[in-house]
Amino acid sequence: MIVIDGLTKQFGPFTAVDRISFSVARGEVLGFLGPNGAGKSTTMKMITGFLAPSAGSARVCGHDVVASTLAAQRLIGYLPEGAPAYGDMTPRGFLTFIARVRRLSAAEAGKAVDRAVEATELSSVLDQPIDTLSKGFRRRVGLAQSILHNPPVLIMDEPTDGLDPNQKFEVRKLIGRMAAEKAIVISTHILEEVDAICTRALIIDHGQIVADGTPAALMARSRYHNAVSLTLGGQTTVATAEKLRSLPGIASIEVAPRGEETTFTLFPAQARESDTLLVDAVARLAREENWPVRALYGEPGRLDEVFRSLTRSDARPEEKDAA
Ligand SMILES: Nc1ncnc2c1ncn2[C@@H]1O[C@H](COP(=O)(O)OP(=O)(O)OP(=O)(O)O)[C@@H](O)[C@H]1O
Repeated sequence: MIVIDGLTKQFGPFTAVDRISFSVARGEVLGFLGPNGAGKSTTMKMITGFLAPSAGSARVCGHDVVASTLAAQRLIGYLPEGAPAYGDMTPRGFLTFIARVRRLSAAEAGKAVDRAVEATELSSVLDQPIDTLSKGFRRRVGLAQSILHNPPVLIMDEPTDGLDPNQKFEVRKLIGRMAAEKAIVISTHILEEVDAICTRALIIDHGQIVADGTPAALMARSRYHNAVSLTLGGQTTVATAEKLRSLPGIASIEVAPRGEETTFTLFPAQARESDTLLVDAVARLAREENWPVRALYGEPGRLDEVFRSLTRSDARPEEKDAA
């Protein structure tokens, strides 16, 4: 439903987005990740027809966003960064105005506003000027306008920015509910969000795509993938670490004391298909030694570590390839 090909944006001599290509199908929730200034918002503005590309193309449901901007925009819901303009309007007035801009009939507009208000839980502030609302409510007004016309494509720039944990949870649930029938792109700095709602993640750095895969595939690139984490309560000694280190197939071990507990992370000597054998061996040893086990599990990998290894601004390309 979204096809991006060689999309590029120059601001004078500076290349903010550098020949990126990807597609998004119905049912996908693509998480767009990258450090500040990586080019996420610029890419989203180009996909939604608000910024002209310097080169390359973006097509939405077959419509080129430059050649057929309006046709493409009809099919897109766009949540830009920050809060909606028109701060002196109330959410009701603003959403009704947007419904009119979207050319919905009066009857359709009423239903669409009701639906969007319900989905984003705005009813308690419907008649209060947007400028006087909290950041979380203002963000939700933006969300409501983006889904008002029930578009098949949603482009959301940091949809949960400024929301409290409960609101974040609700917005993620809303995105999850809409996911099956839409193609959704969200940008985010919150890595747990990627794991929670994205079917695929795309990492962008200095305007270029440096990784593209499912959250699980990205986590498999982590050095923690298939490591085993063991947390013990009470006093642990050097001897405990030595006993763990002497298990067969252990390459190295990290020890992290925290309060009354210590977490040992065991890295296997060889990348394995599965970490269950190592988990079993650690569990056996812990039983034999009568250690007070608080937690024991195989690590899926850590997205934050993969993100850092791919986007360190000082990393040379060969280091990034090796990551
Ligand atoms: N209109 C503009 N003129 C000049 N440079 C711009 C313009 N818009 C963006 N840039 C630059 O392009 C780069 C990419 O910006 P962009 O806003 O797309 O990044 P981002 O990944 O969305 O960052 P953030 O996570 O901080 O929102 C930045 O270096 C930014 O300063």
